[in-house]
Amino acid sequence: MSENVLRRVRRLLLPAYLGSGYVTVGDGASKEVTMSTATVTPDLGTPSGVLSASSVFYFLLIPAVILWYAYWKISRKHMVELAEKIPGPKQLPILGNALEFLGTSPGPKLLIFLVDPRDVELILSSHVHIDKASEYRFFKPWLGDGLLISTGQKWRAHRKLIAPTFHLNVLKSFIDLFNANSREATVEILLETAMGVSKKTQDQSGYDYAMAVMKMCDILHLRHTKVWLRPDIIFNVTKYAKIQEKLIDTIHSLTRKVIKNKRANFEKGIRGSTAEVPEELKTKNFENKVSSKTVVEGLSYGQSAGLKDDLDVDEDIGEKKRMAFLDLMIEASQNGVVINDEEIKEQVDTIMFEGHDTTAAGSSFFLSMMGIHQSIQDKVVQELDEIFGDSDRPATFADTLEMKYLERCLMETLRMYPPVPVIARQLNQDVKLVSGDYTLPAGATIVIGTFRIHRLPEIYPNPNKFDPDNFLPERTANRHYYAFIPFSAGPRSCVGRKYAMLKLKILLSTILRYYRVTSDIKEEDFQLQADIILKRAEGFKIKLEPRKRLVKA
Ligand code: HEM
Repeated sequence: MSENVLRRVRRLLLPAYLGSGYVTVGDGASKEVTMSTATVTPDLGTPSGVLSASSVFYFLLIPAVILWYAYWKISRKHMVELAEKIPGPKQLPILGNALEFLGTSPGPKLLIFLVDPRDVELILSSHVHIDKASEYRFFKPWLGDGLLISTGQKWRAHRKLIAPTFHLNVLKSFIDLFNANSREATVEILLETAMGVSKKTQDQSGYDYAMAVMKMCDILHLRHTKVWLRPDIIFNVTKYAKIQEKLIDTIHSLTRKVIKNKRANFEKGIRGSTAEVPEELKTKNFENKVSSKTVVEGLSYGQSAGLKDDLDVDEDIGEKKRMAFLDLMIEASQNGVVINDEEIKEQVDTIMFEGHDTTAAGSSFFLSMMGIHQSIQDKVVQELDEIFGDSDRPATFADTLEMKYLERCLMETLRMYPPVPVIARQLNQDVKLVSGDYTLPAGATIVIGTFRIHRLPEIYPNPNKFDPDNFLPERTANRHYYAFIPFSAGPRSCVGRKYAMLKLKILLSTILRYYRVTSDIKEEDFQLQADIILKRAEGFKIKLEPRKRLVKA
C-alpha cells in the first residue's frame, strides 16, 4: 500500500477525544452507541402448506433470535440503567448515538469518557480495573500477549518480572550507551544535513523495522476507525491483511534476530550489552558521586513525585535482579517456568514498539517546541552551558538531575502533546464516581482522554500556550496527581517511564548542546494526527544549525 493511500485513509482517531465540548463524565456525559438494528422478515410458510427446509429454518430462527435478543437485553439492563443516569448527548430511538460514530463502531457499545482527574484516579490506581478495552486486540498478531495487552495472572507475573529490569540502578548502567548513541545521532544529523552525506547503513533492519511499525500503526488505526474492517473474518480477505502479514514478518524477523544473538551470547557466558563505548564517553571518568536522587522539583520521571508505582521501589533489589531486560528474560527462560520462548518474543516485540515510537514522538514534539519558542530554547541552552561550560564531556546521571528547566520543557511538551493521547479500559465491575453521583456500569469501555485532561483550563490556565512554568514546584504542588498522566499511572503505568525520561534528557540535551533548532511552522498550523501515537500529519519539520561550539570543534 502506498504512503498516499495510507494517508488518505488515515483519519483522526475519534476526533472527540482531542476536540472540545464532547462526551465527558465528571463535568460531562456518557454515550451509548447502537450500531446494529437488523430486522428479520422471514417468509412463514409455503403456499402448499408443506414445510420446506427454509421454512423450518425460519421457524427455528425466529424464536432463537427472540431468545437471543431477550437475553441480550436482560444482560445489558443493569448497564443501560446506570448509563442512562450519566449525562450524555441526546440519543435517537433505536439508533442511539450511532450516527455520530458512523463507520467507527462495530456494534452497540457503551463508551464513557473520563476527564476528571479524581475519576481517572479511581480507574488507573486500581488493581482490579486493569483489563484493556477490546480494541487492543488488533495488536495481537503483532504483540501477542505482551505486557501492553495481556491481562490477569499472565500480566501480573510478567509485569513483576519485567518492571525491575527498568529500575534506576539498571538504567544508570545505560548512561554511557545513551550518550554514545546521542553523540552518534548528532554526528549523523551533521553528516546528513550540513555535509549532505548519506548514512552508511550496513544493516537496514533497524530502519526497515521502524518503517514497518509506522505502517502497522496505519493499519491498526484503519481497523479502529472503519467498522467493516473490525471482524477478522472480513479483514483477513482484504488487501490489508496481506500487507499486515508482510509488515509483521519484517518486524518479527528483527526481534527473532535480537533474541537469537542474545541467546548465543548467553550460552558463551556473555551478559549485558556488547556495544562498545569510546573511552571519552564513559561517564565513570566524569561522575564524582553517583546520586540516587530521583526527584527533581516535585517531579519524578514523568509523573508527580507523590505518585508511586512498581518502578519506584527504593530498596536495593539485589545483584541478580539488577539485570537488563533481555538478559533477565533469557535467564528466566532457562528453567522454562516463568517465561517461555514465545512469550519472550511477545515481550521483546512489545518493548521494542512501546519503546521507540513513543519516545520518537516525544523528542520530535520537544524539538518542534524549541524551534518555535526561541527564548525558551535560549534558557535551556543557558542551563546546559552552566552544567557543561565549554566541555564536550558526556552527560552524567548527576547532570540529568541538574537539567531542571529542560525537564520542565519536556513535561510541558508531554502535557500538550502526549504521545499516547488516549487509553481505554474494559470495566468488569461497577465503579462509583467521585465527581458526581454516577456509577460507571460493568461492561462499559472507559476512555481516559489524556490529551483533553492535559488541556483543561481549570487545571492549566491558558492550556494551549506552551509554558514550561506550568511545572514550577509552586504550580504542581496543588495539582491533582492524575491531572498529568502522559505515562498513564498506577499499577498498569508505562514500564519504560524512567527509561524514556533518562534517554530523552540525554538525547535532547546532546542535540541542543550542538545545534540550534528553528521552525517555520507555528503551533496553530500543526495538523495533529492521533493514530495510536500522536503525530504531526505534515511531518516534524524543523531545521538544525550547528552552534558555534560545534564549528570550533
Ligand atoms: C515518551 C515515551 C513514552 C510514553 C509517553 C509512554 C506512554 C505509555 C502509556 C500511556 C502506557 C499505558 C498504555 C495503556 O494503558 O494503554 C504505556 C504502557 C507501556 N509502555 Fe510506555 N511510554 C513511553 C516509553 C516507553 C518505553 C521507552 C518503553 C520500554 C522501554 C515502554 C514500554 C511500555 C510497556 C511495556 C507498557 C505496557 C505496560 C503494562 O501494561 O503493564 N514505554 N506507555
